[in-house]
Amino acid sequence: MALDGKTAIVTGAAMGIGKAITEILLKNGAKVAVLDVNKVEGENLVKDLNKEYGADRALFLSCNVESDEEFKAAFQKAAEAFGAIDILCNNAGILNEEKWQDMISINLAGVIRGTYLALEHMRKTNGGGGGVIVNIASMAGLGPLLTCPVYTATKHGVIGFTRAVAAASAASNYGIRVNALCPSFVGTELFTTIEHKLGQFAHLKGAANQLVEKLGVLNTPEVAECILELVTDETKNGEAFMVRTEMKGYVPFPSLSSTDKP
Ligand SMILES: NC(=O)C1=CN([C@@H]2O[C@H](COP(=O)(O)OP(=O)(O)OC[C@H]3O[C@@H](n4cnc5c(N)ncnc54)[C@H](O)[C@@H]3O)[C@@H](O)[C@H]2O)C=CC1
Ligand SMILES: CC/C=C\C[C@H](O)/C=C/C=C\C=C\C=C\C(=O)[C@@H](O)C/C=C\CCC(=O)O
Repeated sequence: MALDGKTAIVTGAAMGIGKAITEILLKNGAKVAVLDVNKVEGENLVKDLNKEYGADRALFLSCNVESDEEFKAAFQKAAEAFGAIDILCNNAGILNEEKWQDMISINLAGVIRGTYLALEHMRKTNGGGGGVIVNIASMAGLGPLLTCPVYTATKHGVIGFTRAVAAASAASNYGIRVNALCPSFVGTELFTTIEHKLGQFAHLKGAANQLVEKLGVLNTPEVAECILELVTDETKNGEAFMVRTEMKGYVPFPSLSSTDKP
C-alpha cells in the first residue's frame, strides 16, 4: 500500500510513539488527523508539522478515546476534511496500575471503540474504500510484566481482539486489515514516569528494572518504522509484530484449528 494521498487517524498522537507515527506517515505522503486529549501539545505539534510538511497535511482534533461521542465526531471531522479515512492507528494508552479501571477504559475499550468506528467508515461493504488498522499493544501483551498486571491484561486483550477482528473482517470481505504492534520498552513519558504509577506490586520494581537492563530501551522512530511495515505490507492481517532493541519479527501463535492433532 503506497501512502501518497492516503489519509490516517492516529490516537494519542500529541507526543511519544503517536507523534513519531504521525511524522513517518506524513513523511511518506499521507495526511494525518492527530487525536489527543492534550490540546496544547496537539495544537502546537500540528502547527509545526504543517510548517514542515505543507499546509493542511495535519489536523488536530481534541478527542478522548474513552468517549463514544468525541471519537465519533473526530472520525466525522477527519473524513470531511480529508475526503475518506484509509488508516487508523489506535495508539492512545496509559500505564497507571493505581487507576486500573482507567487503563481498561483507554487501553482496551478505546482500541475496540476506534476499530469499530473505522470498520463503519472504511469497510467496502458499507461504501468505504477499505484500509488498514494498527493497534499498539506491547510486549506485555505477549507475556507478563509483574509490576503491571492490569496493563498486561489490557495489552493481551488488544492482541486477542486484533486477531479475532482481523479474521472476521477478512471473512466479511471488508477489505480492512488489522494488525498489532508489540514494542518492548520505549523512551517516552509513559516509560520515564512509571515509578510513580505502580500499584500494589511496586515492591517488585527491581525485577522490572532487570528486564529493562536486559531488553534495552527503543526510541520512537524505531517503533514508527515498524508501523510503516504493518501499514504498507498488504499480505499481513491478524499479525502481532514484536520489536525489541536487538530483534524484531512476527510472533508465532499456536494453531487451535479443529483439523490439527493435539
Ligand atoms: N513507552 C513504552 O515503553 C511503550 C508504550 N506502548 C504503548 O504505546 C502507546 C503510546 O505510549 P507512549 O507514547 O509511550 O505514551 P505517552 O504517555 O508518551 O503518550 C501517550 C499519548 O496519549 C495521549 N492520551 C492518553 N490518554 C488518552 C485518551 N484517553 N484519549 C486520547 N489520548 C490520550 C496522551 O495525551 C499522550 O499524548 C500506548 O498504548 C502504550 O501502552 C507499548 C509498548 C512500550
Ligand atoms: C515498566 C513498564 C513500561 C512500559 C510498558 C511497555 O508496554 C513495555 C513493556 C515491555 C516489556 C514487556 C515485557 C514482557 C515480559 C515477558 O513477556 C516475560 O514473561 C518474559 C520476559 C523476558 C523475555 C526476554 C527474553 O529472555 O528473551
